[in-house]
Amino acid sequence: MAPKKPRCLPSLLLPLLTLLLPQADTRSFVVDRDHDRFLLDGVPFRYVSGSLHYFRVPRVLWADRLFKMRMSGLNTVQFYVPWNYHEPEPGVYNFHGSRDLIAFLNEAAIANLLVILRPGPYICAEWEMGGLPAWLLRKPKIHLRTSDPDFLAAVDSWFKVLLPKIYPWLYHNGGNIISIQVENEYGSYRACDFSYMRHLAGLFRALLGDKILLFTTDGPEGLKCGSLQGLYTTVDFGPGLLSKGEEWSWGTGPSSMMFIFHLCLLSAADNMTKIFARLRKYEPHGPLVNSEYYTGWLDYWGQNHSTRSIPSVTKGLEKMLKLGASVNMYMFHGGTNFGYWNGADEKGRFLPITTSYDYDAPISEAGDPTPKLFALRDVISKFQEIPLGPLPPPSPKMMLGPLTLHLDGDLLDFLNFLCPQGPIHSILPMTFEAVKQDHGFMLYRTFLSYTVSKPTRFWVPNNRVHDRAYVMVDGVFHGVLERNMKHKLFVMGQVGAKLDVLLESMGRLSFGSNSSDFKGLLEPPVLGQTVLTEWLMFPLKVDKLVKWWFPLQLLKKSRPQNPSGPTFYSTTFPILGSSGDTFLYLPGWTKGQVWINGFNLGRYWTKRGPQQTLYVPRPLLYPRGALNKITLLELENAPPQPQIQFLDRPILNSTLHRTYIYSLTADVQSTPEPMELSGH
Ligand SMILES: CCCCNC(=S)N1C[C@H](O)[C@@H](O)[C@@H](O)[C@H]1CO
Repeated sequence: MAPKKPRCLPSLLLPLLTLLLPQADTRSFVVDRDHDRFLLDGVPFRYVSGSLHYFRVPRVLWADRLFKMRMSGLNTVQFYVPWNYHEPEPGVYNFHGSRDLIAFLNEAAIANLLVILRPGPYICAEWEMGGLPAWLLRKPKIHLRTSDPDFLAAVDSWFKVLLPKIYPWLYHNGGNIISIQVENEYGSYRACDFSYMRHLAGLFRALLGDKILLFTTDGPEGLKCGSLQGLYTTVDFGPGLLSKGEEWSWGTGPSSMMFIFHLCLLSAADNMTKIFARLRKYEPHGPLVNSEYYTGWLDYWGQNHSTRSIPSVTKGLEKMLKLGASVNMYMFHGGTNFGYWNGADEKGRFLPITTSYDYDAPISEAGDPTPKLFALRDVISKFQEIPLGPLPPPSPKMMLGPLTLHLDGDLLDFLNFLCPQGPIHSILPMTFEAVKQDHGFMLYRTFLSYTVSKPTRFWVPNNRVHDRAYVMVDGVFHGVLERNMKHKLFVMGQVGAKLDVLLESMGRLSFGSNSSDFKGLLEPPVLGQTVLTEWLMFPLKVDKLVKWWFPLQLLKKSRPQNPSGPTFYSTTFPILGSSGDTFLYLPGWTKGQVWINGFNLGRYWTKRGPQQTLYVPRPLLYPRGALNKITLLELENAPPQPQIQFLDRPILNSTLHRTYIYSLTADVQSTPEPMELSGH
């Protein structure tokens, strides 16, 4: 079944064009090893590609973003397929709405873009668990990304659903997919399990046939374990050609050997030659390919905003195009980690990725062309035709507010709504995975078996809080424990008092994890010297509660003096003037989650930064006076005046002047001195 022709072609043209267009049986995309190039339908071809992740952009905006990419001079779009986005439970699949992969392929075809598809199964991408579904961890001893039979059984079952769906979209079948990546930077993973990679390659061949070009991507230091006979080898690296005055901020800078290796490799003059020479050891013939040329970089909560300068990015691109290389720019449009979808890294400590995936990319998070886009377009125009005509202007932006939110109630007020099936009892606390809670929040409850008459330390051995714990005694907020961070928390209470610990998953490690990233209280907490046992676990369905917002209205309470701890706030508001994209700003709030009209906009962490605003796409808002509903779950402390604003521009690069980040050692014995960082 060939995909339906792009909608935009008038039907009378179809028969004529079909005569002109190469028929499916003559369509081909191959490597010409004799001339170190690709051939598209027998003609020399070089792709200039950009990464855009459909899972980070609302479906209604896909066409806009893809059109801008085409107008930038790209001929190809590259994107991952996150397994966990499409198989929320084993055997349950979702390819609807913003998960409609086929619709996205069709939009790419309409934009006249070829496709490089990267279905994983692991994708990294700063995405929750690197795209692997959390339910895999319900088998706690599973070895992810290896030939572990449990892992391969789940992979096989997923790909037997996914790959037949994309088969008609392969280029030689009449579609626009010219190549498919197997795994992702496998050479950077400790396992180095060749039978796993061979299994994947065999599965892809069995389900996709032998015509489609299959390839691998690795950093220069990962080619040994990442490449495989029969898969075309490609490499990834960023501008990295640091020169004097080159502003390239990685925040406090990564510590992992991999990045230092990258820097060493790229710090001298002609390192691109060295990298490609290294690639030639694995791929002596065929076109040079950089599958991820970084146009910017990712952000972590609590680190400075990352940027990469235009000259460094354009210089590297021009050099590669001069070499005849095919290049994919990662990211060309970053988008947003809505909901709980952000991933995390571990560089000495756990570092969750921010909600914004702006990536300092050529197309901004709000879909606006940036100066970097025009500079890259100029470079591309030196090497190939680019579409005539202007780029669309930045979208209209809207300002609104300040709006005052009213207090709906403590999270504990809604426990029956949030956990209608009631708690699970266990002597020792259970993980999120053990109770089949994949994302978000779980409440752990126990009762004081004796009166604690003086402030007594409450802590979790080995810092096994994954990832943040908000501690209440009889509903009174006592403070936070955080993964890999050392700070002390003291509680008191009468015998029988409720000791509640709300656990928040901040997103599972998407890279560099040498072990599975389970969430929850991974060890029983200790009060003084007493190990606390007998726990009730309440998996919380917060999104369901917010979607059916009436309970929040029914329980609207008068605002206590200074409510603190996990608390719901909300308000409704009309848009009377012209609507537009906007950026939610939460001055004075601490940390929490936001929903607009039931859509989970993502996490905010104003107190920690660097992101201070959340992108609100215009299509999320009801225009012309209809009431919009915004709901906040503030996890720590709201400002005295619970107000929010909508700005007409993002703030992604400022941490408050008083940002406390406790020292990083995990030693919980010593008394920490909070280290005050002067922010921007
Ligand atoms: C700190 C980044 C961890 C390693 N990830 C790297 S190098 N990257 C390569 C990886 O393939 C891609 O998915 C992205 O994750 C990208 C960074 O944006």
